[in-house]
Amino acid sequence: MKKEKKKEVPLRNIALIGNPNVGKSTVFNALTGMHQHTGNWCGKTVECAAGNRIYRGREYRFVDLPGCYSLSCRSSEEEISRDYILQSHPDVVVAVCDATCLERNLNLVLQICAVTPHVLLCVNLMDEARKKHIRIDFLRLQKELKIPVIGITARSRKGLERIFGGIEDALSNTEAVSPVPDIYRGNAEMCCASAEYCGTYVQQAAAICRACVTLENPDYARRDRKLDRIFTSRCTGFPIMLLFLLCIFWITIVGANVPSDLLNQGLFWLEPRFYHGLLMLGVPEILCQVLIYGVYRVAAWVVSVMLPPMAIFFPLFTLLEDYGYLPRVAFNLDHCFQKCCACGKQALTMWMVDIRICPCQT
Ligand SMILES: Nc1nc2c(ncn2[C@@H]2O[C@H](COP(=O)(O)OP(=O)(O)OP(=O)(O)O)[C@@H](O)[C@H]2O)c(=O)[nH]1
Ligand SMILES: [Mg+2]
Repeated sequence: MKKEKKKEVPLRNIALIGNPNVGKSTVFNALTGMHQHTGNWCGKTVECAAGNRIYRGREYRFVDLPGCYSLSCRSSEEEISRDYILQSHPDVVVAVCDATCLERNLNLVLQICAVTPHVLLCVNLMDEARKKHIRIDFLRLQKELKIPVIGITARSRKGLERIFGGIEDALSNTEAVSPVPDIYRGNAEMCCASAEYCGTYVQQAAAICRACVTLENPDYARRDRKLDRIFTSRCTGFPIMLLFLLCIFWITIVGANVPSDLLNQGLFWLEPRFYHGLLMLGVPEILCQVLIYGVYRVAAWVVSVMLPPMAIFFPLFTLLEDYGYLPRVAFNLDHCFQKCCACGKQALTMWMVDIRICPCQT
């Protein structure tokens, strides 16, 4: 019998790029069903992740890239994103932007437009923009940038299916706006290395936003700015941060002692009972000893020592994350971390590692 030939499905390579913390991984997870780490602070994604999705007979391979502010890189994650865009030549670049600070995000979009016209702009966090009474004229934005533009709310999956139509439009796009002369087009390194063009991108992003974004309440960020001043100023930023950090460590380590002891007593109260239960079921004594004094005892120790601190620390960490304090910690520590060739974002990972090590040492 003749073997039936497998039907070829055209594959589109799609790169998801954007500033840190704009929801790229949330979009990626929603489109591919994968589980990239997401959270409300910058620098969670540090390497490329790929996932596939078949939509209306076409296969799409999405690549979630680390967040970057510009193609002229400052960190190794930004280099990964830049190199992917320049060297892997994706069919379409989906630039994910934060609707609440479009001007800053457009700086990167304009740089990408100088490299390829096959760009789709996804303006994410539209729910937040609505709450802050920020109105975006998408038709005008599309006209100004000469690329397809859509508004989405990735967290509640609103508008995500429109990405596929946008990708097809971007694929047939032949020209995108760019402030750099044609001789530099396609060479992002040259465009971005020149300070002259960095300034041009910033000016053009500001001009486009003036034309397309209306702030119905220009004071919408007043409360945030006030909190920024308190949490990131030289006088109050560090003391508040150290106080929070010490409180969290204290509650996690000292507070965990009580549930740890209770759990320990409960699990070791059960140990002889399980042992006799197994013997009564006719399990050989040597096997009972291996199972109870080996497997059960180790598991009981690990659970009673590790579980309570984790159960206390992670909800506290999530609270700080949801209230937007973590990016401020990263900002405060950036200067110190740069002195040892790292960056402030790494402080958050350090916190988490410290908290996992501490219970093991107590
Ligand atoms: N309100 C709201 N929050 C969103 C939306 N999309 C993403 N988020 C939240 O924004 C935060 C950042 O999302 P991520 O997907 O981790 O962002 P990212 O761009 O991948 O971040 P990096 O990998 O650090 O660059 C998370 O807390 C998400 O839940 C949205 O449409 N609305
Ligand atoms: Mg991410």
